[in-house]
Amino acid sequence: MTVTQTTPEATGIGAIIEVETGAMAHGGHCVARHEGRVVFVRHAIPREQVRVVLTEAEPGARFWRGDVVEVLRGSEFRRIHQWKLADSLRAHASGRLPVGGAEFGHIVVHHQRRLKAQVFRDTVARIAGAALEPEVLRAGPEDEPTGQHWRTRNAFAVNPHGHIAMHAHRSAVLLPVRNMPLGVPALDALALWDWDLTGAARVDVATPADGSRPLVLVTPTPQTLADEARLGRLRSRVRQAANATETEISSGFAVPGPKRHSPARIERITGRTWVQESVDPERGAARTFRVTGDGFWQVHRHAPATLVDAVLEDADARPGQIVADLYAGAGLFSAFLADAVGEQGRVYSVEAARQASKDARRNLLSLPQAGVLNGPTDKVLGSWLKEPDRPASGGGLEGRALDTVVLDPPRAGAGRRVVERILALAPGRVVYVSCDPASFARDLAWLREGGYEVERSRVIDLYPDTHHLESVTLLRPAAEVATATR
Ligand SMILES: C[S@@+](CC[C@H](N)C(=O)[O-])C[C@H]1O[C@@H](n2cnc3c(N)ncnc32)[C@H](O)[C@@H]1O
Repeated sequence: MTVTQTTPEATGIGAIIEVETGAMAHGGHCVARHEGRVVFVRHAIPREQVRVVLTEAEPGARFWRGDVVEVLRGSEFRRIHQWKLADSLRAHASGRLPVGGAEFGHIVVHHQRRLKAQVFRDTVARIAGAALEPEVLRAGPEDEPTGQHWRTRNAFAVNPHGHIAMHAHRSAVLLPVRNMPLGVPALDALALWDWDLTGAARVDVATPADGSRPLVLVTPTPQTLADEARLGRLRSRVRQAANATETEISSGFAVPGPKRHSPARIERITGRTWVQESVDPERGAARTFRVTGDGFWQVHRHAPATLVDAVLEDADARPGQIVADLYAGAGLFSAFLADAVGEQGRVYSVEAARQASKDARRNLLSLPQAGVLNGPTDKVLGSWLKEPDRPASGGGLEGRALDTVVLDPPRAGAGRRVVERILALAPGRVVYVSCDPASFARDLAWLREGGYEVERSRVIDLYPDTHHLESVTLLRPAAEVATATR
């Protein structure tokens, strides 16, 4: 991208404008105004005077986007970005765009949390019309004050030279990566930057928080997949690199399915096709989990235990109760909820991804009160409403009412149909775990219209140095919340 000279009337991509930044908005940018138009400014902090290079600037567009390239009056909460590749100031100074994924790295961590709580409050007020005052929690007891070294899951592209790389933000440009400061130290130990991955398109790495054997999953390019000889050479190079590392590591190919969204087939190269994860929450006994391939697992090394504690506290599950764990992945919450309800109770672990449900079955094997239902949430809830007396052996509720619904949907949220079905099932508690305040707020509005009210809400900083946030919110029928808080 070329950066043009500053002029007062400068417009267009690459032009530089000067603005004063307003509030932090959902998405990680500050809202600013330039000649009456809204500009979303990344790498800023509210109430700064900055120069911004425009990165999206269609003349007729309602808003433009830009990155800070110079700070004229900085916030007291600004610090030097600790990852050169993601630092907007150094990136633009050397004529390139910053990589995405650490867009809050220039803000001291305690202020990042304050901004995330403000974004959560503002988003929920704007979309759901609810005034929430969330408690703000750190990801874990020994959080890094730098906001680094927490990611147990990392994904990289591979450039045409066979080196791991990352995309510049909102761009097809690939920048080679020599370190990943947000990754746990075990990621550095793999020295993936030195692997020759010619013929690969992407690498997904799982480095379990308990230090057990990592898994490096390589996705070959379509051209490599179509050529047995090329694929064989890539396989040999991966095997060689995996065997050359000091610690034992697993490796494999992720072979994309025939359709766009069909799951990848995992082909083992060294070790095994899964990782072990250990979770030791304060409110439950330690457990281990198996997660196959690039299956979903909470990314922050402390996230599983911290979320389990929050969910157990809000669900308050008692022996004999019936609990639905929706969007359950490999059964993380289901296992601890099943411990809480005991053998007289029942936990339904509902998950759409087939491999995740297979892992959940294995992870919940010692808990006969936990049943895994593989299928989309709306269908499972629909079948419960249609046939309330179906026996538990057939995935039914046996005519019993649900005491609690825990839901942890992907970024898109649960959606209207799922919310309506939860309302129709009328659980005593709804524990909503969310990684997106906007979709959460939309679903929350429907839950409130349906007669539920928020009893407690928490924002947990599971993604330091990024704008992302997690929230855990307990809802109960409005009349009960009013009584409890009176
Ligand atoms: C944010 S993850 C949560 C997983 C789990 N609660 C955990 O903490 O490990 C969301 C999960 O929802 C699953 N999922 C996505 N759409 C779904 C749907 N329509 N019905 C059921 N599960 C779905 C994904 O496969 C993923 O495992």
